[in-house]
Amino acid sequence: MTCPKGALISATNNPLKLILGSASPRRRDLLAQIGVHPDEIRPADIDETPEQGERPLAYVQRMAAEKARAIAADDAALILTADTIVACGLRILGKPTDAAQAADYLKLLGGRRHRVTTAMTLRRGAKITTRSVTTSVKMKRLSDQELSQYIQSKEWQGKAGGYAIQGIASAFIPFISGSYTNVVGLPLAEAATLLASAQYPVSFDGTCS
Ligand SMILES: Cc1cn([C@H]2C[C@H](O)[C@@H](COP(=O)(O)OP(=O)(O)OP(=O)(O)O)O2)c(=O)[nH]c1=O
Repeated sequence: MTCPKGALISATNNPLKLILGSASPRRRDLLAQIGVHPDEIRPADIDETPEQGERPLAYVQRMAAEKARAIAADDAALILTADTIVACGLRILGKPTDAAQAADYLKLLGGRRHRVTTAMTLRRGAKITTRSVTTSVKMKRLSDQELSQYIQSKEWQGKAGGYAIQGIASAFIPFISGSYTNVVGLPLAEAATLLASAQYPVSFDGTCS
């Protein structure tokens, strides 16, 4: 890893094994930002279809917990999983399946506020803890040209709600209230607290792993 000057860091001496149950490079990079380097990356493959009438918060918490349960590991290991959704009223906007759906999502989100919720689950054996964080985000209404250019950029692919705040879409977002890292896929302050509660403290001792 690169060790930023004056950095904080390292949980690598921790005797507990940490498995990140996620295929998201953003989650791995966010954890690295606070010096947490999972021993293994083991993505979970689950059915992400919402249940009939399922509310956004219930859905995202269920997803994070199901991902954690789907990963086989012995009781000595900690498993961290997460799920991020965009919610507009009671509508759940997950990862768009194609460009047309991404465009529909962006038209819906433009000119109003929506919520981005990430649920994180930490599992050790049968013990499961799930925490969720919500950020309020305002997106401006996109012109036809902005919309078509954004769709062409393909940055919407694999992103809940069809946009990535950490990329071009930052030009469309004049306001957020709450955690920024939560929108990108993992709320770091709460992730550090959750890990510490499971005896996996993120230590800020100036060493660099
Ligand atoms: C809203 C938003 C979401 N996202 C991403 C975070 C998540 O990776 C993704 C939502 O999909 P998720 O299903 O939460 O995660 P994933 O499929 O990428 O990875 P895994 O299930 O294996 O953990 O959207 C951004 O990167 N930026 C944003 O601004």
